[in-house]
Amino acid sequence: MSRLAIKICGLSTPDTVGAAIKAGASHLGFVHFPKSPRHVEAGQIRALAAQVPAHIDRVAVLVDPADDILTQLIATNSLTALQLHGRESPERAAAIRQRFNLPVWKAISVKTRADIDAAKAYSGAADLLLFDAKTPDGAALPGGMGLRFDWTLLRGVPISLPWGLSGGLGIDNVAEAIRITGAPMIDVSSGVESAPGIKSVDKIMAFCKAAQPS
Ligand SMILES: O=C(O)c1ccccc1NCC(=O)[C@H](O)[C@H](O)COP(=O)(O)O
Repeated sequence: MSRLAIKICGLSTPDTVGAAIKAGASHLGFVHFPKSPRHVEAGQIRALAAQVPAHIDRVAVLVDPADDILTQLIATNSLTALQLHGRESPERAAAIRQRFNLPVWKAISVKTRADIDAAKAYSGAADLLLFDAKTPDGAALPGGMGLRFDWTLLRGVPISLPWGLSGGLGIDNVAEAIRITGAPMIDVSSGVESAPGIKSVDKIMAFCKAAQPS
């Protein structure tokens, strides 16, 4: 059985990046979206990524990014993937992948089974699908709000791309989420925070332990 991939998202300080590495995370997420309490500038991403061993992925989390933003982030030479968390179409995802030559992840906002079925459109356009809870209309953020969707919606659905589960995961429910969905990758943000945007070293450690009990 292959090892569970764990992405800790919304990191912004050296100590919490260090905690995620020590805890065994396979992927670290850096949110570049000014409205987010987790927003980090390109220079911060460069500095934080410099402490990350090469075998751990560094993922930029973006919302409908324009090409000039992507150019600026790619120039940091710090990233191994781009996570698109807005309303990017399959065509836009494919164009970003082709132009910037990095794996593209597409976040799929899920409320119903139809949302999961519609993700098929990203086959050939994205490299990974991240199923996340749909945030309410008018919400400030399209992710990172600690909301979960009905995990049983993923049961029995053929998913043609590598994929991950996100949305409302935490220390107390991550094992159940993995059991129900069989997710090969999990992603967490607010479930390892003490306040919006403030990651907790202790919670990061506890989450990774809960996700992969020995
Ligand atoms: O986390 C943010 O602030 C954010 C802002 C804008 C777009 C996406 C964002 N987060 C995306 C993530 O990958 C989160 O880890 C994911 O939505 C799960 O968040 P949570 O439910 O808080 O664990």
